[in-house]
Amino acid sequence: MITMDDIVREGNPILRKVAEPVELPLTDEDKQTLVDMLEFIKNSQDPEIAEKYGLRPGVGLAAPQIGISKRLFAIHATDENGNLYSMGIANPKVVSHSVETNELENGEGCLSVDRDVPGLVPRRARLTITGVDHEGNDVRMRLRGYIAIVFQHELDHLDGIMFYDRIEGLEDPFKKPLPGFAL
Ligand SMILES: CC(C)(C)[C@H](NC(=O)Nc1cc(F)cc(F)c1)C(=O)N(CC(=O)NO)CC1CCCC1
Ligand SMILES: [Zn+2]
Repeated sequence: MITMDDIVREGNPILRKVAEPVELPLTDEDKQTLVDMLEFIKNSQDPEIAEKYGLRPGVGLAAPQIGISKRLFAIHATDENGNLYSMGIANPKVVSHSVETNELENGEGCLSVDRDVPGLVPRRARLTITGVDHEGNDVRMRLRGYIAIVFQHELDHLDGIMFYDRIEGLEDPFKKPLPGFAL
């Protein structure tokens, strides 16, 4: 099972790579990766398991965060209307989105970021995405609100983007040239 030890933390270059699309139909290995990531998210939301294994309660996880630079992520989150989105997705794509943006009023965090980074993270308010789920079915979903934010946060991981890149006026601490490297 995936635990926090398997989760790559910021500063690891894999989080800055553009992940590779996976071959379709999904291989058993890629299916298993999606299942494992979904299981981690569910475990992280189970108080007993989370306590036992020291899991940070999560709602989404992208493959690069467990060292796999592939376009795979898993989500287990409930939207404002109480609809549960519990799925693994391969090769997700945004096919359309609103111009309008919105953001979580308390900003965002990340399972790969062990520090608080305050600031609003603007995201598209509504978007339509397509992809393939962990059973190999084509999916096309119109998303809005909280769940749209979760999807965009995970999608960003597949493109090497961290939530704080989108906070106005923040520098990425790992982008600063190392001392002595005067450009
Ligand atoms: C980084 C962390 C704070 C753990 C964040 N959880 C979260 O925002 N809230 C949460 C957790 C629950 F278990 C149940 C619940 F209803 C709400 C999260 O999982 N992520 C996922 C992540 O880091 N993916 O790479 C960050 C969120 C920021 C906005 C969307 C996802
Ligand atoms: Zn994250």
